[in-house]
Amino acid sequence: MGDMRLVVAGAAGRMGRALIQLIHETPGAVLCGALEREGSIALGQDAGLLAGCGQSGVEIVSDPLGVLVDADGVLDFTAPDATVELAALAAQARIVHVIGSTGLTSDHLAKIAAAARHAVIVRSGNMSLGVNLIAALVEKVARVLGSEYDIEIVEMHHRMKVDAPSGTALLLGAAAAKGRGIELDDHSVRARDGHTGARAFGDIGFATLRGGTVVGDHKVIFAGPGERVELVHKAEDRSIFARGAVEAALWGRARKPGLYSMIDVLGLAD
Ligand SMILES: NC(=O)C1=CN([C@@H]2O[C@H](COP(=O)(O)OP(=O)(O)OC[C@H]3O[C@@H](n4cnc5c(N)ncnc54)[C@H](OP(=O)(O)O)[C@@H]3O)[C@@H](O)[C@H]2O)C=CC1
Ligand SMILES: O=C(O)C1=N[C@H](C(=O)O)C[C@H](O)C1
Repeated sequence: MGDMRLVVAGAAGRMGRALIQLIHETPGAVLCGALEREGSIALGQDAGLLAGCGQSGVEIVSDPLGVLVDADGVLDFTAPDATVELAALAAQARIVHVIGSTGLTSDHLAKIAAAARHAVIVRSGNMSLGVNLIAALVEKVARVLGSEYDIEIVEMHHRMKVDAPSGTALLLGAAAAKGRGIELDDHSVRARDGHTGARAFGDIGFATLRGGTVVGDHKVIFAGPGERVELVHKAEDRSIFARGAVEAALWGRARKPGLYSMIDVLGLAD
C-alpha cells in the first residue's frame, strides 16, 4: 500500500491547520485535498502555506466530490451539517472518514451510523490519547465507587467554541454512565439556575466555562461521603487531536466498514 491520501475538511479552521501540519510531518500520509465551505475567503489559497508548513501544491476548494474521488480518507473537523453531508459522500467513495466535529444531535448520529454501513468511520469527541485513557479510567471509577458518589463534569474552552457541553464532556459522561450501568440521557443535568432543589440521586452534572484561548480542560469529579476523587485532563496544544485523527485514518484503512471510536483505534477496550 502506498502513502494514504488524505483530504482535510475545514482546512482553514483551527483544527484544519493543525491537521495539515501533522500530515506534513507524518510518514505514510500525504495531503491530497483541502475543503472549505462555498464563499470562504480561504478558497484558492495553498493549504500548506495557510497552515504554516510551506507550499503544498494543494489548493483549498469547496467541491467535496472533486477531491474525495482521488482520496483514501477525509479528516473532518467542521460542523454537524457539513459532517453529515461528508459522511454520505465518503461512504459513496468507500473511503475512511475520521469525524472530530462535535455538537452532533441524535439525528446527525443516526445519519452517520447509516453511512458507516458502507465505509469506515472513526468518530470521537476527543481524539487525544490522554482523554481516551481518562475515559477508560472514568468508566472503571464509576463502576467501583457506585452511586453514593455524585458525578460532576466541568469543562473549559476558548471563547470561540460554539457547542456545549463539549464533545469530550459528553464522552466522559457516557463513560461514567456506562460504568454505573445507566443511560446518560436519563440522568444528565446540563444546567442549574434558581431554586433547583437538592441534587437528585444518580444525576450526572455538566458545567461549562468559556474564555480566552483555552485549548480544552476537563475534570470529572466523584464527590462522595467525606472525600472526592477527581480525574483531570488539560490539552495544551491542538496537535494532540491531530495526531489522534491521522492515527485513526491510518488504522481505519485496513478495517471493514463500520462505526469505530478512538477507544478501538488505541486498543483501550476491555
Ligand atoms: N474530536 C476532537 O478531538 C476535536 C474536535 N474539535 C471539534 O472540531 C470542530 C472544529 O473545531 P475548530 O477547528 O476549532 O473550529 P473552526 O471554526 O476553527 O474550524 C472549522 C472550519 O470548518 C469550516 N467549515 C464549516 N462548514 C464547512 C463545510 N460545509 N465544508 C468545509 N468546511 C466547512 C469552517 O468554515 P467557516 O468558518 O466559514 O464556517 C471552519 O473553517 C468543532 O466541532 C470542535 O468541537 C476540535 C478539536 C478537537
Ligand atoms: O472546540 C474545541 O476546541 C474542542 N472541541 C472538542 C470538544 O468539544 O470536546 C475537543 C477539544 O476539547 C477541543
